[in-house]
Amino acid sequence: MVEDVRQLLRAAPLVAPVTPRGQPLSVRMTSAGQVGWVTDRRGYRYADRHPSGTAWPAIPASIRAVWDAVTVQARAPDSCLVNWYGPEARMGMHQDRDEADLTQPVVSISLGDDALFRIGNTERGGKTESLWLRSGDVVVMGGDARLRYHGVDRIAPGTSTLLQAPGRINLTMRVAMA
Ligand SMILES: O=C(O)CCC(=O)C(=O)O
Ligand SMILES: [Fe+2]
Repeated sequence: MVEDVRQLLRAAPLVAPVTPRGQPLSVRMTSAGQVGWVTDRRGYRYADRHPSGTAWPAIPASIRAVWDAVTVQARAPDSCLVNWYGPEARMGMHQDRDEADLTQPVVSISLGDDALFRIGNTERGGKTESLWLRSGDVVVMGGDARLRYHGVDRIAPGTSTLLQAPGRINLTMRVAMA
């Protein structure tokens, strides 16, 4: 799988995203699939092209196989977000709710350094639980858990030797389009 991610990154290099107000995010992102998640001055959206103008690469079979293994009667994922977290990166609490069909699950795969993942409920600001996601861990947010708030508080650099540099890659498959 790591070799497939490397190849994906050559076809669709990581981009440093900014919020619509121009604030830089600490993760870097790219995607595979029919559509990719883009965040820039024009907003947050699924786009059918990488910011460079090329089509997104296909979702590698090794990644898609994880979706098939952990979902039941789901549609095919049409998007795989690749988030790269350097040692200082984090992701604030949010819901994944920009997809057209919220009955479809979200499946994410952690690679590289451990991440302190936090998950709450479907309302912002409620009670949360924290757990360390380790390389190879798979999170499924489906059914009642599909809209739970979640985020990444921190990375523990040097906890994995899978990747060539300190940091973490998270692959998130979704059904984005109707
Ligand atoms: O990195 C993670 O484990 C979570 C990523 C995430 O929540 C997202 O990209 O929407
Ligand atoms: Fe998310």
